[in-house]
Amino acid sequence: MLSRLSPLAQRTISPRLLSNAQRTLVNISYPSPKIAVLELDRPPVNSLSLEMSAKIVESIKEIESNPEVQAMVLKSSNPKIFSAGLDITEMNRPTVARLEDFWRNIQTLFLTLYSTRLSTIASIDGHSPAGGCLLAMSCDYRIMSATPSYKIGLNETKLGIAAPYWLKDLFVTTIGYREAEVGLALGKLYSPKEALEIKLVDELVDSPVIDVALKRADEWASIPEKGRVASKVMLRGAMIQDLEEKREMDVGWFRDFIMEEGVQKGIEGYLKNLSKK
Ligand SMILES: CC/C=C\CC/C=C/CC(=O)SCCNC(=O)CCNC(=O)[C@H](O)C(C)(C)COP(=O)(O)OP(=O)(O)OC[C@H]1O[C@@H](n2cnc3c(N)ncnc32)[C@H](O)[C@@H]1OP(=O)(O)O
Repeated sequence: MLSRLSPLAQRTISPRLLSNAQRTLVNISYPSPKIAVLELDRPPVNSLSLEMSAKIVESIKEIESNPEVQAMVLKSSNPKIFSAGLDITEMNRPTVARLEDFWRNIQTLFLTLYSTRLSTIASIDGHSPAGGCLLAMSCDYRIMSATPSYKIGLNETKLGIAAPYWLKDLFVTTIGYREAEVGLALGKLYSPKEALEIKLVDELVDSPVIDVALKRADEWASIPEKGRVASKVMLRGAMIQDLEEKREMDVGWFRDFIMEEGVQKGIEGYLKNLSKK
């Protein structure tokens, strides 16, 4: 994997990211024959790089390939961050080829997680902004820690960017048009209590969230697969087909938006502020 980095990237990359290059990025375990746990494990914040999203997709496919498995819990190895969303460094002065590839992988991640035959339970024990919220919303059921300082939502506008149209659609489908309109415009990050009120999450629990997530996975896994999957396809099929048809148009929109000089300056400033904290 390292050999694919440019010489400049190899010189400037932090030792922590270098060690990430050797990590598995996700861990899979099977607490019972019908249930898998997919743990995100990309320190420091589980951000979604090209390699991370590809790895999650590969892992979901691996889990799906066992016909006995009916439910998958998505969790984080980080005790206070579910996922910090897209890896912002992927959008900071990228090459066009890498940026387009990155976005195709993010699309595939959404399509794979949103359409899997598995029942998917998000165990959100920590912050879940932007792409983290996308991961959670792509699951069938969301359980979040009640810890008041945690935040979830789509904060893209705060970075000077916009959510893609399909993420906007997912947000509208999940929380309704008016709440989505305000939430997207303001780049609003909700507390767990607020997230429950608008049904962005289904349940709040005191940590550890995983214990309840495993119980819910058991319940979902007990529903006969054929009918459960048929109803999932009925509800999600149209959105999946729409993006399948518009993938390259969406890649072009993303590339043109991100490569704009003003947007690049905004991303640079956002990254600097994050590192200064
Ligand atoms: C046309 C446009 C189309 C599509 C738009 C694309 C859609 C984008 C959606 C996204 O997902 S954009 C990413 C949005 N994510 C965020 O804004 C989250 C930013 N991060 C945070 O708010 C915080 O890091 C945190 C609340 C998640 C955790 O806080 P804390 O525990 O205090 O950690 P640090 O802030 O100190 O972060 C540690 C370390 O990690 C780096 N980092 C954080 N988030 C990201 C990220 N998303 N991508 C890359 N790197 C990130 C941060 O800079 C720190 O790095 P150091 O080197 O300074 O240690």
